[in-house]
Amino acid sequence: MVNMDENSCINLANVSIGYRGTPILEGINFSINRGDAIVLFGQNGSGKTTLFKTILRIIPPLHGNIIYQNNTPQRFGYVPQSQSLDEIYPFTALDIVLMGTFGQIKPFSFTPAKSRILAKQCLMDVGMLESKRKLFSELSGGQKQRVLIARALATNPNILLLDEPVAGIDVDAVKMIMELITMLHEKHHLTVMMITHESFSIPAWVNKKIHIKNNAAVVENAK
Ligand SMILES: Nc1ncnc2c1ncn2[C@@H]1O[C@H](COP(=O)(O)OP(=O)(O)OP(=O)(O)O)[C@@H](O)[C@H]1O
Repeated sequence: MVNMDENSCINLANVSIGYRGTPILEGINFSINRGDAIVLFGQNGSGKTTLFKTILRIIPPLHGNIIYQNNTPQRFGYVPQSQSLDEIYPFTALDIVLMGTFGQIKPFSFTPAKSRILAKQCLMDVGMLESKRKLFSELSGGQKQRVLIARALATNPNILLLDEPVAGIDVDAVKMIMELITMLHEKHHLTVMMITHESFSIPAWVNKKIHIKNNAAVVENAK
């Protein structure tokens, strides 16, 4: 049974996840509470992204319940793995961040000026405003991550899910991205859940660690 206190946002109770009826992880039980900072560990292919997609309601759970508390409606910001973005299209950094505003625009309508203002504000928040006209494909790994974080911020989230935000980038860029996530968690009060393989870069403010092994998710309270 999961703990459902007044700070709970999302509760997973005996959840199985996977594709086309075949489970990848089973018996998942944990809560995401308001203000949590959660890190998710696990080997390649163990099901971390699948768990994110299930929490984001992109795919349904195969079994069990995910309860989304209504007291604070969840607005998700999702930062996918940067290589998951197709780079054959000539999108600029600003174009990418504007995608984050599309949920607030009616289909087939022009991008309103306020969306452009919001997108530029989000680029400024991540220190990338000066690069707004640069092609996404020509940015460094760390810059791409910052643009993808800006896109997630443009959805006005209260929960940020980041899929390997520091994978494949140099040490200085890792430090910068972690400082940015720290700022979003501590100053902007975003609940944060992130996947990482880099245990050395885990910030001190993380309060929950979830280890995925042997087709199960084991929760460790870090504080
Ligand atoms: N759309 C899909 N349909 C069927 N199987 C999938 C699909 N997406 C992923 N899988 C499979 O589900 C398993 C878990 O994949 P997932 O991407 O969740 O792992 P991961 O832990 O995030 O891996 P990585 O660390 O490499 O990103 C893998 O065996 C993968 O091949």
